[in-house]
Amino acid sequence: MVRILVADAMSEEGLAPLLADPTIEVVQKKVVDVEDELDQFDALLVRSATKVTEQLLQKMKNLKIVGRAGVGVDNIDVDAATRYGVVVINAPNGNTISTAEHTFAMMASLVRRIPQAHISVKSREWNRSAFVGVELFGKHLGIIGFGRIGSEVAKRARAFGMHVHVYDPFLTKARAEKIGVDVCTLDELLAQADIITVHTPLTKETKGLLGPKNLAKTKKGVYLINCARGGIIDEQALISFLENGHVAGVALDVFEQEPPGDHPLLSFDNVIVTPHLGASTVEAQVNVATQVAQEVLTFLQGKPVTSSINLPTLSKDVYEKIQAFYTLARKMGIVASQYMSEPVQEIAITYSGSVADLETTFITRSLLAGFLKPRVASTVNEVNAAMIAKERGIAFSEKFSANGNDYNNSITLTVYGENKTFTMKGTHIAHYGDRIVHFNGFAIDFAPEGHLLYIQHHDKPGMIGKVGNILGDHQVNIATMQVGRQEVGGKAIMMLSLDKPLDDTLVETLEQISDIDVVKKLEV
Ligand SMILES: NC(=O)c1ccc[n+]([C@@H]2O[C@H](COP(=O)([O-])OP(=O)(O)OC[C@H]3O[C@@H](n4cnc5c(N)ncnc54)[C@H](O)[C@@H]3O)[C@@H](O)[C@H]2O)c1
Ligand SMILES: O=C(O)CC[C@@H](O)C(=O)O
Repeated sequence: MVRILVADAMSEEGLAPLLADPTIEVVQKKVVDVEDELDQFDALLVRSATKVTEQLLQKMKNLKIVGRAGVGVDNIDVDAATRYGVVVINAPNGNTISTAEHTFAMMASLVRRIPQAHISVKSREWNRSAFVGVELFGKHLGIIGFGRIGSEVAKRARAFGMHVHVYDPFLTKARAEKIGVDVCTLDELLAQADIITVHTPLTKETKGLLGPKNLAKTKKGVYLINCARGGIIDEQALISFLENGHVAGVALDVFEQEPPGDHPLLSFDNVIVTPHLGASTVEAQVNVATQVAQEVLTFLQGKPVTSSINLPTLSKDVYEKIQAFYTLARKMGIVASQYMSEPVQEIAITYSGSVADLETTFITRSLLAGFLKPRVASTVNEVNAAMIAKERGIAFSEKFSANGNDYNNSITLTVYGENKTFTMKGTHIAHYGDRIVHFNGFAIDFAPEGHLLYIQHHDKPGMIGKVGNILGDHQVNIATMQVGRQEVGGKAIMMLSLDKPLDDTLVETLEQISDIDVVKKLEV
């Protein structure tokens, strides 16, 4: 039974696919209420309240996936999750419209002083002259961060007759032209905008983006809005610019610390606030919970997820095309790691023929995970394989060749060790399966599966018999046997597939046979 912990409040309607699955147990409790069972969950679903720290990940030893029902993953230690091999996914667009609408509601409220007027009337006052606002029509709106939410805000602003200026260092010209906005530098935006709204993630670069230096470049009387993440507008700087009257008003849905407690910003009459409500609509909550539940279900069924933060994303279509090579690569990694039972410095992978045209990042990660698995104590999978390889000083590279040589497709793996180099080539043949067609310099043809025994020897009559006798004497049945040699009387190999794993003592016995140079058991 798969166990999923839903640690923050989430729409039941959205969670329905998980709740309806008889193979899944969904526990809807806060982390503190399941401290004793944390190591028993396969998946963790959160919104922004639960902090997925390294400490929590350490306790959740069985965890495979964290699903964030929302966009921002700043409450999740993604680096730690990656190290522990835990996939992190989010629901990137389920709350876009709600947040854009909330931003607009905040903008209108800010310039028309609706919250202040509301409080006044509720206090039995009727002071119309105290709440004279300004129109949005004709005003210059600066949008910092022109992704999903920023571009929806722009559409609404244009409908209101505003001039829209956007700053986003990652925005392509073609996309900006398509949407028809004025793309400018940050300095230009700061100088022109009557109202500035931020829609970036909180990163090293965006933390304090609107700090003392940049706030000083804005127009006197500017309005500021943050419905993205607390900290993009530096709160201390904001207080100074409100105190000196430079900033006319601020709308905040988010804070550096949430809840903000008795924050000095809350005492300004021209600061309006909401408690992180951007995504709090019925529709958005159903959307994000549905997206994340569906993705977790897909992942638990062993299929690729499309909104992963720490894995290359794959469409179903692409996944179907790479699936066979993904499996072949994993097996090749496992075999190579056992053959090269020594420290290695580099793994070079060459994709040839039809596989060279596919998305190979995932295939390479699969190969690395297979290679590292017998070598590391911790979980290793596609999420953390590249990172673990790097940590262990193993460089890896990919090369591509349109020419598949004798095969429609092939993966060639070269492992550079301290004392030797090992090469193998594998191919996937439709309706036939995975085959290793070159091994350690020998042409051969075997399936990389089950209990394999590799023997390198001198090409002499009777060698096969000697090996067969010893195995037979020890009740080890040979299922298949492939042989290869470089030249008559030269070096030769046997690859045997056995019906059961071989004892180490039997490996030692085989090593004693004269004219046998190498004996390796390989478990796939
Ligand atoms: N208040 C809420 O409840 C709520 C709801 C949803 C999203 N959000 C937040 O809104 C923000 C935007 O979400 P989104 O879905 O539009 O994300 P997105 O990824 O679609 O867009 C973010 C944009 O910011 C741009 N960007 C990154 N670094 C930048 C920089 N240094 N300067 C300028 N632009 C930069 C990116 O290029 C991207 O286009 C996120 O922080 C998200 O967490 C808040
Ligand atoms: O969970 C929420 O309500 C907030 C979501 C929002 O901050 C996000 O980044 O998607």
